[in-house]
Amino acid sequence: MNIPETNDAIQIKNISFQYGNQNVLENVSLQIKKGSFLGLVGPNGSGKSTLIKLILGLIPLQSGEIKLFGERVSKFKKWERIGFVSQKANSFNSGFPATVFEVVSMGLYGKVGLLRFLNRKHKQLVRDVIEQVGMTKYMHKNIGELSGGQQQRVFIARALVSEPELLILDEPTVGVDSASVRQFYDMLDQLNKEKKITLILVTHDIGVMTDHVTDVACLNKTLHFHGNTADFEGNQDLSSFYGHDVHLVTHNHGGH
Ligand SMILES: Nc1ncnc2c1ncn2[C@@H]1O[C@H](COP(=O)(O)OP(=O)(O)OP(=O)(O)O)[C@@H](O)[C@H]1O
Repeated sequence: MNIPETNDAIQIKNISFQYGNQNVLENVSLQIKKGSFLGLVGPNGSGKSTLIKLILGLIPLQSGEIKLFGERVSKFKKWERIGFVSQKANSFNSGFPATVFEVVSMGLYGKVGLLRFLNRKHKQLVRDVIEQVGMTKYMHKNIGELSGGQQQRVFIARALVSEPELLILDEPTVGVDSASVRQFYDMLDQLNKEKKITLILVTHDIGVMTDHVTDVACLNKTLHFHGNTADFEGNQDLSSFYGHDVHLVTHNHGGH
């Protein structure tokens, strides 16, 4: 039976979640429209990663409901429609002996051993996504020789190769220098506007983010705000709380 598609990529209804007896999410509801570019912001420990894990079906729901493209997450099977790039992708073992082309190809099969079965169409697809992230020049370089920002682009290409409609990025710019961060956002804009990929970006980097995203969601256990970027920026209390808090957190991370 075909399930009717909705205009929402994700529907989250009344989600609450606890680790032990610690409430991490309280009654969170959020709809993410197809084609939007959502910035998900919140201080450390505010539940952002937990929410992403619930969306990806990595941890089971305790209460409430999540639908992906109209289908409940527990029943959802078409995971190739969703790409995920985590912050952890940044700390790639620099000795790992695989080229950019090979790492991106893994997004097709998940197994290096299957690389030799790539047909002409697959190889072209791999080259296309490498071009989309601006890494053509580095196609045959070892991943370990690249900067953090370049590696992150490669991981995005790996997520793109299964042609997802939704891409979730968890703090992708941590450890990336500010010039590369700008280019990184330009690339995301392109994926969103030209390729029509719905994007969810979890970030502490609220300054640059608001120049690019279409919508903002502020999470601090409960959802404090969800709306378009102009409304977020127009709300002084909100943008200074999240902006300020996020700033402090960044400093803590830097060990100041
Ligand atoms: N596996 C776990 N077991 C127990 N507690 C956890 C677990 N994962 C996260 N927590 C706790 O749940 C709370 C929310 O964590 P979560 O990682 O979702 O927040 P976050 O907003 O992503 O934080 P950060 O910005 O620091 O990554 C935190 O207090 C964290 O310590």
